[in-house]
Amino acid sequence: MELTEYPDREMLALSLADRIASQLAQHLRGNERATLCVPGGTSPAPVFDTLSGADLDWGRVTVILGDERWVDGDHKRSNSRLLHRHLLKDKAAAAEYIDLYTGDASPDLATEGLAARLAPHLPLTVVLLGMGNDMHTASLFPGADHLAAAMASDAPAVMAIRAEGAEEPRITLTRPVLSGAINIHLLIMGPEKREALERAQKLDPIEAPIRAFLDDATVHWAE
Ligand SMILES: O=C(O)[C@H](O)[C@@H](O)[C@H](O)[C@H](O)COP(=O)(O)O
Repeated sequence: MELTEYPDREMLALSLADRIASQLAQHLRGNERATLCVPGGTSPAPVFDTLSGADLDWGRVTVILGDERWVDGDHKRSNSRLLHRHLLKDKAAAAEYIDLYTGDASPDLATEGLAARLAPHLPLTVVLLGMGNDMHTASLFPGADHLAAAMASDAPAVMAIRAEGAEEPRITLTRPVLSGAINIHLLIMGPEKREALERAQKLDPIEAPIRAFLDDATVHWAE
């Protein structure tokens, strides 16, 4: 694990957006397309705002969320809504977007179709992860109904998940897809998350799902 500490959140957002854009650009120099996987939640909006203006051939980039809450795209808890407002605008409006929310009655009905849609875009070029204070990442929550299956090395790419810490049913990319990314970044801010990260390092991934990604991740932290 590599830990980068920034003097403030603004510096973090600028540097991280720059780093992600460079990794995508470098990949596009040798490949037809690149895939960027991003978290929802509240922390990444400033990173997205900067990244959306990056001078990149966005028409060759596919964007996907690491997880989605099973709510309509205009719901205030929709991660897609956050993406449309902060990332899929400006230059990044040209990117292809794979929306995890299909409108099906339940996420269980959407997983197979989404996995097939995602397959040609793997491995992920860059994955940006977030983390909750309970050490979940994407929708891999400690204690979630299908956590063991979603953490297994042969897990299907996309799974439906329900957990006490999640307000609604979720859909999530699973451990093998996320950990198979070429570049892995983790964005955390504030003292509580720093403390949760330290706790996670000593735990098993089934207790602390973020643990499964730490060895290969660059962690970006600001107070
Ligand atoms: O849909 C979600 O909730 C996420 O994708 C989730 O994994 C998120 O990254 C963390 O919960 C951190 O969220 P905050 O940035 O809001 O603290």
